[in-house]
Amino acid sequence: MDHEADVFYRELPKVELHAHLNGSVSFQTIEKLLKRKPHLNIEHSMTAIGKGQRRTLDECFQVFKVIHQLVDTEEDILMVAIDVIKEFAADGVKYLELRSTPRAEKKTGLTKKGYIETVIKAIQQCKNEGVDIDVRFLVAIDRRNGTEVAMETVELAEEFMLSSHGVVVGLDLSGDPTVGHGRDLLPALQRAKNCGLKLSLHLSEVQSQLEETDLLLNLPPDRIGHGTFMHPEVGGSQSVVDKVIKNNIPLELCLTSNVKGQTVLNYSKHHFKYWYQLGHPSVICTDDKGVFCTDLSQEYQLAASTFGLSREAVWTLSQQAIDCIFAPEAVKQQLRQKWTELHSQLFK
Ligand SMILES: CC(C)=CCNc1ncnc2c1ncn2[C@@H]1O[C@H](COP(=O)(O)O)[C@@H](O)[C@H]1O
Ligand SMILES: [Zn+2]
Repeated sequence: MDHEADVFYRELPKVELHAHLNGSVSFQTIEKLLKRKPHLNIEHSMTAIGKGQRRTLDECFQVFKVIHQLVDTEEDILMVAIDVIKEFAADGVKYLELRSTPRAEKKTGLTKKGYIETVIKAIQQCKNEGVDIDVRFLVAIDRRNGTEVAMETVELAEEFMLSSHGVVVGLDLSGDPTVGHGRDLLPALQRAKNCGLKLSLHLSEVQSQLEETDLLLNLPPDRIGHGTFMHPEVGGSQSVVDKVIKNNIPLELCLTSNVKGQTVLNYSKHHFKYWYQLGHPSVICTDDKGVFCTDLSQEYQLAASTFGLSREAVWTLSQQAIDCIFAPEAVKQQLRQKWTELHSQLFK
């Protein structure tokens, strides 16, 4: 990790809503994977972007290809998911929505169904061990794979939503934003929404996607990932902003990811400022804590130091994230209770 966050931020109870499983794999877990697969000749520098380093978006997506080579069996997925969940818990995350793209690997016999089952198994195992975190799963569509795979993924997600006792709560649309067009995925997303899956869509992560964003906002999605280029100051439009506000669609904002991926010039230029000033629901998230060498405490601390947020304001920010989770109202109530209990400990 680049830094360690101050105690206040680590002890602050937090909600993480935007975390890609294979982007969240820590240095320690990568070490274990490298030992399992020495023949791949992968070096650690190929799986993470350190302090002060920046990469083009394209280079960042190459990193995921390397990690996918390292994580290609059910055994790997189980270990990775358990490690990631425990790391979030150790960082003070009390509620986590993990997202991941089900992958089949001919070489190892991994199937998409087996992939999802294994993530659910990891979540269950952590729960049985009493790890202090509530974890849910969003099945991800990689936009690169087109219409048919998207539909197939929705069908799988639907099946697991019905059989996983509330673990699978929604669907994510992600992948290289410069590849493919949302219009081809609209029928799959519409179907997901109709069957009760919650939708979190990466929108306007890069410039010039206003048409796609405008189209997909009509669904409307339940949350937006990044939304970096939606507002007029950065080439977006007021009508898109108005749609987001009118539908009260929360934003998942990932500061370090955007700076290291170079879609945002520096921390102080991050669109957190725009949306936070509007009072629009904005949730601080990590995106890929392993790849970007960060954690959620650090992201909260960065937001606070960059935008001058008081501790009370940081508290409110983390508390308001509860309103944006995909789990049912009863879970929100439990979390609000937990936050109330922890407030006096943190502000003594
Ligand atoms: C390149 C960059 C700045 C990354 C951050 N922004 C991202 N934008 C879109 N999709 C993403 C991003 N980070 C991770 N993903 C998705 O998450 C996958 C890795 O996690 P998983 O295999 O689904 O478990 C990637 O292959 C990609 O499909
Ligand atoms: Zn993302």
